[in-house]
Amino acid sequence: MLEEVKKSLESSPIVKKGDYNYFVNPISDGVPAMDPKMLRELSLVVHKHADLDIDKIVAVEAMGIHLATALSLATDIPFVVIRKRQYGLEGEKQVYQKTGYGSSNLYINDLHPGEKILLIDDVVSTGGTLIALIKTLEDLGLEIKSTVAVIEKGEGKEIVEKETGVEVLSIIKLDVIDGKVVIEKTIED
Ligand SMILES: O=P(O)(O)OC[C@H]1O[C@H](OP(=O)(O)OP(=O)(O)O)[C@H](O)[C@@H]1O
Ligand SMILES: Nc1nc2[nH]cnc2c(=O)[nH]1
Repeated sequence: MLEEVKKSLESSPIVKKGDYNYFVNPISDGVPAMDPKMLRELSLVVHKHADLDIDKIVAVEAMGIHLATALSLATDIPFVVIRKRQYGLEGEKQVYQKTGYGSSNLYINDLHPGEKILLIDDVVSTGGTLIALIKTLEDLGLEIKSTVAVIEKGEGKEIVEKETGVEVLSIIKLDVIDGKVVIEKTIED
């Protein structure tokens, strides 16, 4: 399992965003094209390890969306997207997201107190995005049964867990060392 995913990640180009070493990969960018086998495999692995006793899958725009879609099709559980676009709907909640290379506002809609959710995103790196979201979702009265970051870069998972007390399920841990992606471990090892 995950051999294709590892190969694809190891061959990711690195681009600079200021001082930040940003890897480019189908899972986290949709570029280059995603092999559906790889997406199916990731969905299977999440399916196997996550708590799916949930009401909704919650994806973070943009690169959580295809992962949530694949999981939704495999489980028949509905998904909702935390968007970067403001709708102004009643009950919409705004969250400020800061990453290692940028920031934006995220907007939460159609999530209600008492609902059980799985939160999914492609990458956790500085942890800024997940920390802000987990705190807000908990304040809204949601029960986060699983938090999935398919790719764990550097110390992201530990930072989020320390800051929120919520466990992050990561499928692949990597780092960028000397301009290359180095895979440190996978959940299947
Ligand atoms: O742990 P962090 O440092 O917060 O980084 C993780 C976030 O960075 C990326 O989002 P980005 O804002 O680049 O948006 P995109 O998904 O639209 O590319 C990624 O999809 C995560 O949401
Ligand atoms: N594609 C991609 N997304 C990220 N999100 C946070 N860090 C990264 C990164 O290095 N690459």
